[in-house]
Amino acid sequence: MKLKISKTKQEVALNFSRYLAILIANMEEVHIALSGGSTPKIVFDELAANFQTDIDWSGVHLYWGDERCVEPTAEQSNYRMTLEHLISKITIPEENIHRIKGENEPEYEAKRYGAFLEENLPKTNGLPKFDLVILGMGDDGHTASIFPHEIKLWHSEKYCEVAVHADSGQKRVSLTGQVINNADTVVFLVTGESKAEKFKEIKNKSGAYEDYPASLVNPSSGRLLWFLDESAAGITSTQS
Ligand SMILES: O=C(O)[C@H](O)[C@@H](O)[C@H](O)[C@H](O)COP(=O)(O)O
Repeated sequence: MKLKISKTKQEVALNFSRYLAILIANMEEVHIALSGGSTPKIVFDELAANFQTDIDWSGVHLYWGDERCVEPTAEQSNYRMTLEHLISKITIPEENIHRIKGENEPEYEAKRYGAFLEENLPKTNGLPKFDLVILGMGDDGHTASIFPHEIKLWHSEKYCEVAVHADSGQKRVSLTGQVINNADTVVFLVTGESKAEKFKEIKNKSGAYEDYPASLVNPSSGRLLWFLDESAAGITSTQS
């Protein structure tokens, strides 16, 4: 794993935005799976505010790594968050937005989205291939919507599965491991002190790291980048 450690959450957003601008500039068509959560929200704000002239979105196709089974207008919708903080502020063809339809019956939508990926993404290793999958990591080591108590879903033969949040019982549709690890590049955006313990265990392959779905992210391309702030990287102010 390659680490890009920044002092603050804002600097993570700036550094990743620069990375994304270069990746998009070098490709005519780019298929990107987005993450939900608070860290991507700051990245989207950065992209919308400071990268308007740096990125031509016309060849970019946006997908989601996971979505809550709610209406697209609901507060908890990852699509709604992305629409408010990025899509509504950039020029991107509407037909390039491929949301997971959280309003559909979950099992039906997991099957539909999996079939959509099969039909619309390039293939490598006989599997749909994203150019970039952006992930976060929960305090419990979950990623996308694969939670520790359902880690078996990571190994599913399906491209998408229905997951259930352990505390809220909320259903979610999530990409599974074989699609995530088939991506050309996977980037984790992880910030905040609450992630430091799990990140350290995953980096050092120590403790209960094998119980954390985030530890299973290992793209066959080998391109796995972690964009972290010092808090998540466990660097205290006296060390930096
Ligand atoms: O739908 C979601 O909520 C995300 O896909 C989820 O996996 C998120 O990435 C982590 O919970 C980290 O979220 P933060 O970026 O807020 O720490």
